Amino acid sequence: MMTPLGRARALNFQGKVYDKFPKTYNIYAIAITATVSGLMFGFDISSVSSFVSQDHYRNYFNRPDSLTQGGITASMAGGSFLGSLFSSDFQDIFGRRVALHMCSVLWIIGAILQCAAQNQGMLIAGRLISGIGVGFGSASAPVYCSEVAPAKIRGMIGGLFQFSVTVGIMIMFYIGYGCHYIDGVASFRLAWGLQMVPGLILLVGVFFLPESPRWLANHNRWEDAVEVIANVVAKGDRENADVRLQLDEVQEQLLIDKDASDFGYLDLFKKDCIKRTFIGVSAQVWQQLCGINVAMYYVVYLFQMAGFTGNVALVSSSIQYVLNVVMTVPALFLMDRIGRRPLLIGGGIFMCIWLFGVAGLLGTYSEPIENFSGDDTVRITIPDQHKAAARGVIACSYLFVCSFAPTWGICIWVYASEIFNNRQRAKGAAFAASANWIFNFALAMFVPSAFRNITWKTYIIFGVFSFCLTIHVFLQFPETRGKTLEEIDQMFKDNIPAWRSASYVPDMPIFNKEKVVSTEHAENASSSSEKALMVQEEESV
Ligand SMILES: OC[C@H]1O[C@](O)(CO)[C@@H](O)[C@@H]1O
Repeated sequence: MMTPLGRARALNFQGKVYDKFPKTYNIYAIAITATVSGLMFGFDISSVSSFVSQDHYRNYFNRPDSLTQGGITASMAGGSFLGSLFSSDFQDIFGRRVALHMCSVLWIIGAILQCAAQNQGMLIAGRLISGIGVGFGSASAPVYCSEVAPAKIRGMIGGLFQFSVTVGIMIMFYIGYGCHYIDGVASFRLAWGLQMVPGLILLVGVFFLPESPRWLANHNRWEDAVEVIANVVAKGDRENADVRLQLDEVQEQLLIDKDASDFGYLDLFKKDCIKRTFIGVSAQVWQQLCGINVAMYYVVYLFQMAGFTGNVALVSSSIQYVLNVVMTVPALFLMDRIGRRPLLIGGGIFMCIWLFGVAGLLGTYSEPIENFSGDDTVRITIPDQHKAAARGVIACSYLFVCSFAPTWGICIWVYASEIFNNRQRAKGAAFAASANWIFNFALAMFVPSAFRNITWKTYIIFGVFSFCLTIHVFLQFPETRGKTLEEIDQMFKDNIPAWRSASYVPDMPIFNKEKVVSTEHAENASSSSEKALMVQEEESV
């Protein structure tokens, strides 16, 4: 008997309804429209940050205790985890544009529920649905952009996604900040209602986007694939050399897709792959365990612990979001110049220093808050006579974000993908990306409880994690900069110690063909995602 997935495949969906709309072939217009879903990813990170300490919000939602607040915040990441699991097969069957539409529709439904939320349950449901939408978007937009973009600018277009995530975090925080001046429940209702705007932009914009050439080719529409590539790369000139090159790549990719179709998730744990799986998954897990989302979700609590409340806490918190955006830009250029290992090790050392700085200052100068109410998350504060220490906490927290953004922020998405070979990549990168979401969820959920129970010592935990990740990178993460994907593959087979990998040159020269498509794979990584998982599930049913 055919599974629902098998039946959906058998439909051979062609998405002809999109053909009725005029198309833009300007790659920047295409990339900006598609990465609106990155903005949503960012919105979902900071959409409650500015309200967690506000009375209107807290009173209306029954003064959520630390665990409940964790659940409210984490519900989006949980939804995104689910969305990214389902989106991969969905986008293969129905196309990247339908997946982006799914993202916008779910996002809008979730925003309506949040805006109208009457209680905690409705708020959590709204955030979960929006999160599922973001899961669809985060898994399909980077794939789509890298499949449409000309090879020359694919790296930059790929990085645009994480950049738009950071911009989204910043914009949403400021929307929340602006709205907190409104007296009454309209403050959070307006902020969450405004979330619909990017959803609507994406909903309309997607009709004017061309389909991904790789998807078209996979659906026996080679002529249409040629037309899209020719229009995007060379204003319709099918004989242009870059167009021919990109068509060759699509053809090569079709072969890779076919070759990888029998590679199951369990294969990731076989002898020839398990080391890469371990490195890829730990890279993504460390990216969360360093504590970046403690800063992104709950910076306001930290500022309260440092003794800043109300407007001052909000304004000071917002600066970290600006720094996150600004410091993401150098990452786009540094990765290929400096290399992955120095960036990850350097980032780890600095993050560790700043986290211990926060813990040390809070531990030394803070005092317990007397008369806190039972549901309060913040239980310590630095008194006014130690303002310099309080400023030190803020400085360390800013520097922590500045250390993360150009290192672990972008680098890890590329790295967790390029360490796998062609056959392993879709499933390996997808599995690693889902580890990122699930740890994002766990941190969002439990950090408020940690603040409440062990206060400043929470930062010791993240400081220790940052120390461990630095050692782990030094001992086990090989350098991939400037190597073709085949050389990276050979490097793993030769079992080269990570600390000697930067100068590794394979004994036999390796034909450099794959280099052309390497960036594409790297960027696809997080996203070409869970195709495999669904196939695997289907097989096991
Ligand atoms: O820029 C910070 C943001 O980047 C991510 O780590 C994804 O790469 C998010 O989890 C985090 O909120």
